[in-house]
Amino acid sequence: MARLHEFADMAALTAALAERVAWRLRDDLAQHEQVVLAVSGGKSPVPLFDALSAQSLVWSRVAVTLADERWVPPDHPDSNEALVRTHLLKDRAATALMVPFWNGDAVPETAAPALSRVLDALPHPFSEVILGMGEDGHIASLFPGAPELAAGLSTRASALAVNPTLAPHARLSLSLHALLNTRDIVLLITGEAKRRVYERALGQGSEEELPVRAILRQNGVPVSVFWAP
Ligand SMILES: O=C1O[C@H](COP(=O)(O)O)[C@@H](O)[C@H](O)[C@H]1O
Repeated sequence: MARLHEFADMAALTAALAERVAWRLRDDLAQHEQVVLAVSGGKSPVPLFDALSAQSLVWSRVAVTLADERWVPPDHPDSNEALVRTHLLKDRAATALMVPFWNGDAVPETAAPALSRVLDALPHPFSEVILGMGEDGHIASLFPGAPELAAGLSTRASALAVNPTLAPHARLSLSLHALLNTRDIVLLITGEAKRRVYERALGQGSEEELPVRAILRQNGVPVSVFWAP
């Protein structure tokens, strides 16, 4: 069951969420030599990344990886890796280890098995997975209508290639199985349109229609929904 945290604005949400993620990382660092934070790309997490990078913790023992990547090189404006390097791996967090998805292959299909092996070698469960959500209900790059969605929801492999029918770029995404191999999930959503999608996802319907349901309906990992208008 997901717990909803509502905020008056993005500034309040960002401050509270940065404190919370930093607390979780510190708590896990007290017990583990290395901890893993998996983050989404897109526009929503930018203020959070900026705030998180100012948090004091032993960032050199934090591995930062992605929930998904658009299959573009890191110098492309749509690269999630570039977003993380620019907004999160700076300031106090500059010493964190980036575990990127992009390897230069022409298509993500050939990169997925090697990335799965890299991800599987990281400490599990991850400390935190921070997800965004599209207005179509996608999480990571598990898109409704994508030919690979059923596999993404069922495979035991950690990463898979996805070719969304409507969104730009081929993708490499964590599978649902990998997204749930974590101690905690945050779903960060902003605006009225995404709030309506979230409310709809709580009702009846399939995970194929709104993939976000796959994390909202499971009971194994706590999910906190952070929302601001
Ligand atoms: O394409 C993507 O979209 C989602 C949502 O992005 P936003 O810009 O609406 O916040 C994001 O979570 C995902 O990582 C990204 O690849």
